[in-house]
Amino acid sequence: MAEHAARGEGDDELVTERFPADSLVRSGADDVERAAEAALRPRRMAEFVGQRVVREQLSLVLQAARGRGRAPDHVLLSGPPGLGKTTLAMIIAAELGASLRVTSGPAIQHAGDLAAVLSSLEEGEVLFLDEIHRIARPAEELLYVAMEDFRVDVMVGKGAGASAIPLALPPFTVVGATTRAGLLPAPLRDRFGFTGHLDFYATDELEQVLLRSAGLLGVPLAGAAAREIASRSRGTPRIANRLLRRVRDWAEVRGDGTLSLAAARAALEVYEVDQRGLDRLDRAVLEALCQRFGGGPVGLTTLAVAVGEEPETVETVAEPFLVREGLIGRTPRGRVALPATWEHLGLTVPRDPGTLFG
Ligand SMILES: Nc1ncnc2c1ncn2[C@@H]1O[C@H](COP(=O)(O)OP(=O)(O)OP(=O)(O)O)[C@@H](O)[C@H]1O
Repeated sequence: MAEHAARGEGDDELVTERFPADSLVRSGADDVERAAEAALRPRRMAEFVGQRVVREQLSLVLQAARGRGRAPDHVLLSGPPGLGKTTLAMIIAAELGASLRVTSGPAIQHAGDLAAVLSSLEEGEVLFLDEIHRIARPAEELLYVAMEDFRVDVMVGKGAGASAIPLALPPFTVVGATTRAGLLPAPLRDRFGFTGHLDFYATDELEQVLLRSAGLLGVPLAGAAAREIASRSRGTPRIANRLLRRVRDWAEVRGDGTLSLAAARAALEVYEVDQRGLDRLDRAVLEALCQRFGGGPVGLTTLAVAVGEEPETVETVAEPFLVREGLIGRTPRGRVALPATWEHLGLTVPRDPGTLFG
């Protein structure tokens, strides 16, 4: 059972959850999508598809730590959303036979929030800090000390009479996750003994993810349908699993319950996922770039305002895949359309790309 472990000082209640080693499903998730997602999470390293390099490196770190009977070095996982950072954090705890504590940067707005979490850690526990780049500055410094010296300085009293009482912490492992590794201050980055960068998945890897998920859900997924969904999932397991559930909806409501290639294509059309897997936000970004800003260069904030989104959403959710696909270019002067951008939108590539791509 998840345990309510700590409270913050502000209005926002800080909740960390503790998961025993044998329970890797986040309980208390009322959101249907999150619950559906949790049910499909691989629980052990052997079930985790793809990311061969990170998997191998991390397995070595964990095996060595187990052999020594010590908590492993702190681990930083970076990469776009939905590629498996949370899943890997859970797997790390499971492989170590340790329980997992979960919290996130936005929940830690005061040093006291973090001190409460740290001081309640038990020996060998894994502390998962999601969106670690969003931890408040004063808490960041507390984290440096805790990670390096396994100590937290608890402040007692106020004003001139305040003093810090050092509290020794048992050895534990921080697993930090971030979509924006570049925003982490160097002193924090340096305290991670291992950093793994997760990259987009290949289509055949996503096919494996889908076939595994279909098996768990007990739905008949044809091989050709798995391939079609995989190729339109933006290299992202979370999206692949989400599209699988939408194709299942279509097949149950409008088809005969079979997840055939025809059912997959029809469902993906209803949900406006195009041939390359671009969704509405992706296309809105590309259309704004080409049609409103003549192909750019245009600044991120201006582009985000044009599509009615936060700059961070455009930068972390839409852009990484568009850049990888060669559908958007990033230059010092802003974002630019590339020839493939115009072609993808069915527009004519302008005559003078020199002014556009510089
Ligand atoms: N390598 C994988 N093999 C199989 N399924 C995976 C893999 N990686 C992720 N998934 C699936 O994708 C879903 C999303 O993964 P996860 O929540 O770990 O992503 P994340 O990188 O932490 O995303 P965010 O940054 O948005 O929190 C999981 O529910 C899991 O089922």
